[in-house]
Amino acid sequence: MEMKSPPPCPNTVTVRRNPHRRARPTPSTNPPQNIIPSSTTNKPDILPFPIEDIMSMEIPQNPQPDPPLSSPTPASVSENLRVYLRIRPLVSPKTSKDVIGQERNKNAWPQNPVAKKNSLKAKNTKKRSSNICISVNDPQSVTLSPPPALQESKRIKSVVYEGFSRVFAVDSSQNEVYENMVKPLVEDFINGKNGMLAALGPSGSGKTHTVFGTAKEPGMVPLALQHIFKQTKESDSKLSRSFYVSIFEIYSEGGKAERIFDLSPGGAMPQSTVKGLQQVAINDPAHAESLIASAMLKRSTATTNANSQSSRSQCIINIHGLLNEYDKELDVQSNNCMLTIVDLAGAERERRTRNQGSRLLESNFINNTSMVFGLCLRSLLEHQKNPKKPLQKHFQNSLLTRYLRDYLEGKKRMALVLTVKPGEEDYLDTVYLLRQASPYMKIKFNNVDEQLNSVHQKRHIQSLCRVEAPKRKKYCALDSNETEGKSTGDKHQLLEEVTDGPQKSKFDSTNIALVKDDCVDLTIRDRNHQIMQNFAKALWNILKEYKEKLMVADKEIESLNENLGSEKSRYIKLEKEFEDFKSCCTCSKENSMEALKVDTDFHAKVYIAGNECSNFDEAKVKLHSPNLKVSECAGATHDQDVTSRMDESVHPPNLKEPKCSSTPTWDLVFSTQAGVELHSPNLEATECTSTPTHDQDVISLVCESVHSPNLTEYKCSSTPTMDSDISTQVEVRSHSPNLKASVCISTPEHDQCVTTQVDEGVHSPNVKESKCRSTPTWDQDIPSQTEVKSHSPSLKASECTITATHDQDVTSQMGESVHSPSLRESKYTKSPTWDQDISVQVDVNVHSPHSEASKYSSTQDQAQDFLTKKQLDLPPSEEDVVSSKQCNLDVPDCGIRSDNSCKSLNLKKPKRRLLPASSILLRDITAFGIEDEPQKPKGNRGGKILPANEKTQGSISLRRLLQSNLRL
Ligand SMILES: Nc1ncnc2c1ncn2[C@@H]1O[C@H](COP(=O)(O)OP(=O)(O)OP(=O)(O)O)[C@@H](O)[C@H]1O
Repeated sequence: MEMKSPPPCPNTVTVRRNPHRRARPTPSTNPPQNIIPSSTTNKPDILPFPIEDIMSMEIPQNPQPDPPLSSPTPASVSENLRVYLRIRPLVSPKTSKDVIGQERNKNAWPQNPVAKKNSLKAKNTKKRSSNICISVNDPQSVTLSPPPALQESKRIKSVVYEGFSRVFAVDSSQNEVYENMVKPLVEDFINGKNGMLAALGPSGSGKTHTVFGTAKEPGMVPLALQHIFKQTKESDSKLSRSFYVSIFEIYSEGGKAERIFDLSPGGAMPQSTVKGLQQVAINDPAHAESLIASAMLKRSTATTNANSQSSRSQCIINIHGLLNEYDKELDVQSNNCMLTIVDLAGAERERRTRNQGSRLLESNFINNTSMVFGLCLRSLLEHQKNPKKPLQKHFQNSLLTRYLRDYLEGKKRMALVLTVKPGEEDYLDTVYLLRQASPYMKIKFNNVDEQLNSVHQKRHIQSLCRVEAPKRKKYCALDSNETEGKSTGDKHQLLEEVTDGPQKSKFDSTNIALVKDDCVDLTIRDRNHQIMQNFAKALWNILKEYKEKLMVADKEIESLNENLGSEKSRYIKLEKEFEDFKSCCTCSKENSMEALKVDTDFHAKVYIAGNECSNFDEAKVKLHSPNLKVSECAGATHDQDVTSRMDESVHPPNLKEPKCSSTPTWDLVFSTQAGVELHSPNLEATECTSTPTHDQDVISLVCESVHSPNLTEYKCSSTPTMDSDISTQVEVRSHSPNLKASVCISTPEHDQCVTTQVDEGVHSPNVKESKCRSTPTWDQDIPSQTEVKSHSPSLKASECTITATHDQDVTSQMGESVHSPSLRESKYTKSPTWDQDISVQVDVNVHSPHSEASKYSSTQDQAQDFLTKKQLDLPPSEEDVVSSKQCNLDVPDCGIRSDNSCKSLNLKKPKRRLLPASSILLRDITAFGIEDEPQKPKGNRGGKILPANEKTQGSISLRRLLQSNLRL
């Protein structure tokens, strides 16, 4: 029942309680975990830059504080709010007696019998209760233990509150409290500092007892006054002060507006401001005590369930210290210093006090003021933690906080004393107070050095001026404080301007203000300097960590490089193995890789493939070796179907002679393609030779694009020696300026089908002769296509000769497009000599202005079939006309067949392959239903089926069949 929250009360403010404080973790008994990083990762983890740590470092505001000029104790510029805790004795027999036997005050409460009963009950309960909830651990901490009932029902655990400036146990005396708590404040006050002490705590916890005490046990105010007068007497009379006391209370009578009541004898009427309050001059401690005693009689108190004489108002005592007459020569305004002691009315829980009526209204006022006081401190704390958070103006919400504004905003130094009762029944009051007030310990008073008595400074400066005036031409009065540290030297530089004579003593307030400003600047500079030092240290540490990490990374890179090297060698080995395996797979017999050399600094590249089975080789070489001089590709030697493709893109500057030769020796189907792109500046000759020796079908395609400036000769020759079908296509594109001759020769010697296509696009300025010869010697079908495109300005002769000598079907197409200004002779000669079918198409475009002769001749000796198609686009010249006529004349009149209808050919189509006449006739024969006798495959011993156009088109049997057909 005790724990139920009371019903909401009108005119009260709900205060959000602090979250439950967690119990401190039990120290672990387990051995510490292995915090050493595993050896596998040697990388040191680099911590983030501790900028927050640096900024939050405790840097003394003034590392070498200047001792106050007349103060024996150094003044610390920054310090935390001092929070003291005093635990009153559990049961005060005297008090209890007083409460029970005391004559009822007229204001005493409760008035009604029910409340009286409750009050007695409460007293009985208090008497019965002997357990305490709070125990002192050490002078700075206490442990608060909930009553067993709460521990069981709400599982609330004991909580340690620590960080107090001092904890006074139940047996601590007033003197002890004074010595530790108030004496420093009083000494500061004597030295001209302002200070304030406020007593907070629940009702009946001993605030008033601590502040005012009793006759036997005087409290902090009487002890402070005694101390002050004692100290004043002992000190130098020149520094003596006069002290004045003002004492007043802030009280809200019956819930009305707050009023200030002057408690001094003859105090004014209640007022809303502190102006007009009496300041009673105190001459000795006795006078002060009597004054305070009379004030206490005036103070509003009442008997409640919590306290027989409960304060119903906030009581404030101010002790003013004013310098004596001697000092009044100086700035009187700066003479003031004040020690303020506040006895707050104790917070009350209505549930406990069971206040009613006006007491309840008083209770609301008291609680409200306590809450506002707490809010001000909390706001100050949050503002100090995060300066972006504005300092809330809670102080406006009560008269007390308005009066204490400077203290509650951290502008002046203050201290708090928390008073608590140790009984179990007081647990809730105690825990609430400690939770609320313990964070206040973090409040700091920074740069509150105002109070470092400027009056003392001024006086000291003035006295120095008087005494040491003659010496002060160069050094100011404050330089006498050299012993205070070098930093103070700068501080007093401003005063060096003091000169002799009457000006010496004119230390006006402006100079003093400058000194003070300079002091503040120096302090800030010192602080910044220290921050920068810490920053540099932290930065240095981070850099060291990074250096270590870099070293580790370097080592890793080294090891990785080693691994890479070994992997490379392994890769090369595997590649070799793969090549071996590949050749093993494609060959049933032994393969021999004779040589394969690839080197960046080699002089000869040789690619030789030799095996005895069907073979498909493709050599693609792209070389930029500066020293390459010879490039050679040679293919198979025996009984092989060889498809060789050589594709070279060679740019070595010293290459002089690339050779590509295929010399199959036996029974081969040969397909060779050589594509050469050369940009070697020293290339002098290119040669491509296909020389099958026996019964071979050779398909050669040579495509060369040569741009070497020194190339003078280009040769391409195919010379099958026996019974081979030769399909040759030569494409030459050369821009070599020194190219002088381009020769393409197909020289079948025996019973061969020769298909030749020459496509030349030569732009070499010095080419003088372009020759293309096909000279079948025996029984051959020759479909030839020759296309020459030349822009060589020096070309003087272009010759294309097909010299069929015997029993041959010749299908020729010649397309020439020559733009050489110096071309003087373009020859096209066909000389079938025997028993031949000749299908000729000539398509010549000559734009050479100096073309002197364009000759076309076909000489028929024997029974021959001619199919001639001609188109000439020559510049008008006599020779051309003659040649045209000659051309016409050359057409035989034997009437076999003559077709002069010249069809315009599209010269942009460079490659056209005409079907040989025999093929045309064969088509006719097929239409007639004549069956060709089974042909014996040539060069196809391996059973390979040749394409239709490559079958033995020139076989003798077929030709005879065709001839007989034609004769019919
Ligand atoms: N340290 C102490 N030693 C002996 N008696 C004490 C001590 N503290 C308090 N008391 C006694 O307890 C009673 C209540 O104390 P006091 O009036 O100072 O409480 P309070 O906190 O001022 O209460 P309130 O806020 O209601 O005024 C008084 O009779 C006082 O003598």
